[in-house]
Amino acid sequence: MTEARYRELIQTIQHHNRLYYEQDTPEISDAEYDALMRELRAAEAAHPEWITPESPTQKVGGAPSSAFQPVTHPTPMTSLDNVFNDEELTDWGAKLARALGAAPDTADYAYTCELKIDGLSVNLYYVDGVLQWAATRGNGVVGEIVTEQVLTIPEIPRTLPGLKGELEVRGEVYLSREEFASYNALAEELGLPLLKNPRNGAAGALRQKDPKETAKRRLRAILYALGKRDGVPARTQWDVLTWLAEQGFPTSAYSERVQGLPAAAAYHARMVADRANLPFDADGTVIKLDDLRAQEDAGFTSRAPRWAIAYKFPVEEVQTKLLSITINVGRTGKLAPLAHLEPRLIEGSTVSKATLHNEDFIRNLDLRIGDTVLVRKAGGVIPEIVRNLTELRADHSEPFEFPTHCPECGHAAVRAEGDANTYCVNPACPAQAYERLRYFVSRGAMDIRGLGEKLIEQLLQGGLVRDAADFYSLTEAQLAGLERSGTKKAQNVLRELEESKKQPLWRLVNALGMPGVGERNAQVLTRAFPSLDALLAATPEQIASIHGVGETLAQSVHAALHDATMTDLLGRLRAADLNTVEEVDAPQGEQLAGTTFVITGTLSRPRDVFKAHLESLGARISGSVTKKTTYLLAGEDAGSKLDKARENGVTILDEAALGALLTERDAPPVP
Ligand SMILES: NC(=O)c1ccc[n+]([C@@H]2O[C@H](COP(=O)([O-])OP(=O)(O)OC[C@H]3O[C@@H](n4cnc5c(N)ncnc54)[C@H](O)[C@@H]3O)[C@@H](O)[C@H]2O)c1
Ligand SMILES: [Zn+2]
Repeated sequence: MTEARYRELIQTIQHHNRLYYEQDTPEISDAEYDALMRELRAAEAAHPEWITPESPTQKVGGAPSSAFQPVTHPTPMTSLDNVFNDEELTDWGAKLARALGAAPDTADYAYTCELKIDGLSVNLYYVDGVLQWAATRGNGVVGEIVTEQVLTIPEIPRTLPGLKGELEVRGEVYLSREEFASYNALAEELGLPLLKNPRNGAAGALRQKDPKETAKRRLRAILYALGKRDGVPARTQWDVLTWLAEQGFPTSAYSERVQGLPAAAAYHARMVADRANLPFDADGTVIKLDDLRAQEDAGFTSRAPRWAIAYKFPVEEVQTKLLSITINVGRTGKLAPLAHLEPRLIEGSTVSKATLHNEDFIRNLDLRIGDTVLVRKAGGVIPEIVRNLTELRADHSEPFEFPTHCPECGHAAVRAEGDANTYCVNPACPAQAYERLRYFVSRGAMDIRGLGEKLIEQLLQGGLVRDAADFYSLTEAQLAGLERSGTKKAQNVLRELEESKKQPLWRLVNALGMPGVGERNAQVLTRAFPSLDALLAATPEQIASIHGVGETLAQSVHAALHDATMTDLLGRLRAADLNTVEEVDAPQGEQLAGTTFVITGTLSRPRDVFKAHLESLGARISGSVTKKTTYLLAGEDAGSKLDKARENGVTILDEAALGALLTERDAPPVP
């Protein structure tokens, strides 16, 4: 490499650093970024005289944004160096041994092995046990204050009783894969920009100026390190993790202590195999020398500790060919483009299709039939095209023309301003009618099993139904007269239809198929408005004031409910005598339904007060901590139950954290 190319490489990487760290809008994948960094490192190894302090190998992160108040970390926050295979791990171990003055082949240290959670690092600063601020890593020296945003995570303790002096607790703020998927499902339906990956989602949410916006994203945190640690009785990293859990910080259930690097490599291999099942995105494991005194001896380079290493997971970005693009028409009329790919094996399963979301997605990647693309699994599961390798493109390709008409009915398709989605707006579109009817009878909606796909098709083709209300005026003769039918089958279907009239209101609300309203949001809506009349009378503002419902969803629900076709449909469903009232005897307080609490230690009021309140909200109270325990409510001087909770990966709450949890679940505070 020439020096000129070296300088150019630095500029390229700086450009991507700005996009990634400061604007949360990366342009290239992490694997591609890592490849650039490796090239830079190799150049610097060959020409140490070129290295300048501006080189990305010498620095951490990006510049803190002026939108937030800056703060200097009491001790700097560093990054981590990477290895990519066992051989490089062994080399790292040998370097570490030399730094500690030992012969590499005699060195046999204990290591703590952890998952490298793909989120955003934060520093929580406590003085005398009281949280002063929480900040992002920033450039490692100066971070951005995001205290209120971090405190939307109910598990973070605001106070640590009995602690004196300065304490810095470090860890990762992240978005769970579940939360990521449900956010994107809604965004997709509403034609809003999708989150690229959970890390991106977490960064965007944490760096919202308005903490109320942050709260909507349900961030989580896992803490794994200390900076300043006055009065913390820890001699090893393992002690640090145990102590953090005892203090009530959420910690990872996947950490282990091992003896020797081969055992650390084995831990890594196990995590690689288990990757798809993790509740959050992780991009590798972190192997840390366990002994804190030895850590100090090993010290730091300008950007990373010598005593820890990130062992990256192999990124399975696979090259394949785009064979064709088809357009499906959904129940809302959305034209959903789907890529058909030459089948490839990725992380254990064959991938031959990937969603292309909308017109802009295709245009931004400039996808053309025959292109070679890079595919990987987003959030560990959903196949996704990450890049179009246009340099490999054949000469004669043509840009993909997004259809201007519905491929199913030929009606003009419309794309509204500010919406990435294109819709077939023909109210009589047969493809939409079919999808809507299928959705109406589906399990999470009215759950009418006798009305299968084939039957719906027959009914539509025979002109016997056009919308869901028509189901309820079908006669035995009509049903029995269909091909492959008969009296018995007809009676069955009619009985199931009759039964379905008694379904709870939330099922009906879900069955209407409004954009952005699935099972969960239907329940949220009918809990707030327990009858169809109440829901119809609600203004967009009233709907938006429900906890967990954003303005966009509220507007869209309101518009969908008052559209002329919907008004007609609802009128005829009412006439067919469907239940439009949420059952009054529904369990009072179900905000904590499905959770199991264990209460321990000394609380501010008698334990029974907490017990009665939690039970009234639907929680189960149990005497001992097991894997099935959801939360441990821990007061002062909590004993062995804390250890047990930590062992089982149970979330530990103090009273303040319980308060935050109740607020988050829309439940009244402890009386
Ligand atoms: N796509 C792009 O354009 C682009 C640009 C810049 C950086 N990146 C990506 O960002 C990463 C480099 O960024 P970096 O400097 O933050 O380093 P890093 O994210 O690779 O590693 C350091 C970070 O790991 C985190 N971490 C997670 N779990 C941890 C644990 N258990 N113990 C210790 N630390 C833990 C900490 O936040 C720490 O700051 C790379 O993955 C790179 O691919 C991508
Ligand atoms: Zn159509």
